[in-house]
Amino acid sequence: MTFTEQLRQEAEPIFEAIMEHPFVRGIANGDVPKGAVTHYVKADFEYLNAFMHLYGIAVSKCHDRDDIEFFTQNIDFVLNSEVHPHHNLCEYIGIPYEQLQGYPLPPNADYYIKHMKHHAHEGNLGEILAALLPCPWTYLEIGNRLMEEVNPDTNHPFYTWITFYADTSMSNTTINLRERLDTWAEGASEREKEHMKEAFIKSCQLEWAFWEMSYNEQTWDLIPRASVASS
Ligand SMILES: Cc1ncc(CO)c(N)n1
Repeated sequence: MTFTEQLRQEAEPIFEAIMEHPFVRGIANGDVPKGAVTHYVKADFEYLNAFMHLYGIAVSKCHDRDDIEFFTQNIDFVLNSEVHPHHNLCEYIGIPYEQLQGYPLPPNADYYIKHMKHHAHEGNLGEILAALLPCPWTYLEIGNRLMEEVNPDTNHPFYTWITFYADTSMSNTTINLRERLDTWAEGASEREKEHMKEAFIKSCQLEWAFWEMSYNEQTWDLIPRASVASS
């Protein structure tokens, strides 16, 4: 079994929880509360900005041009292609994309970004790859699963979203990241592999937490009002 196959096996319960999450179920059924979708787009716009920064940090740690090319192409993909699923969600809620940009990251998204930044700054290229991989991988699997389950036609409100993530460009990104991580793992120490595994598993959990954050419209008012009042 390759290193990334092992990671995927360990993360199986998290991947299943993501597939069962009410937000993802709502995408399948074509019915997600509009407040949740609005919250998601606001957070995901900033999340993807930060994700491009992370690819940039990865570039700064590359030794050869093939790696540099890979990461810069990924930046281009996020910048110019990954706006399509966001536009799909904006149409669904009836709010222009521009109005959903520039908001601060809610707690779980902030946590996720800071987690990846930690591995990007403190770790080597392998650790960055491990922290970044769940982003395309979980979405690819959601896309593929929803294609199988609902096989949407163009009338489905989330047709563009589902087909975008089930597409070959998403699987190419995932396969490419996996190959790089597997190659890195072949030369890595046990300790290094532990760090990579931790980075990967936490990112998977934070993917789930991102859906949850969106669905519950999580804000920075973390302390319940009752506790503030009684203290
Ligand atoms: C939080 C999150 N994870 C993964 C993706 C897929 O790129 C995304 N757009 N947002």
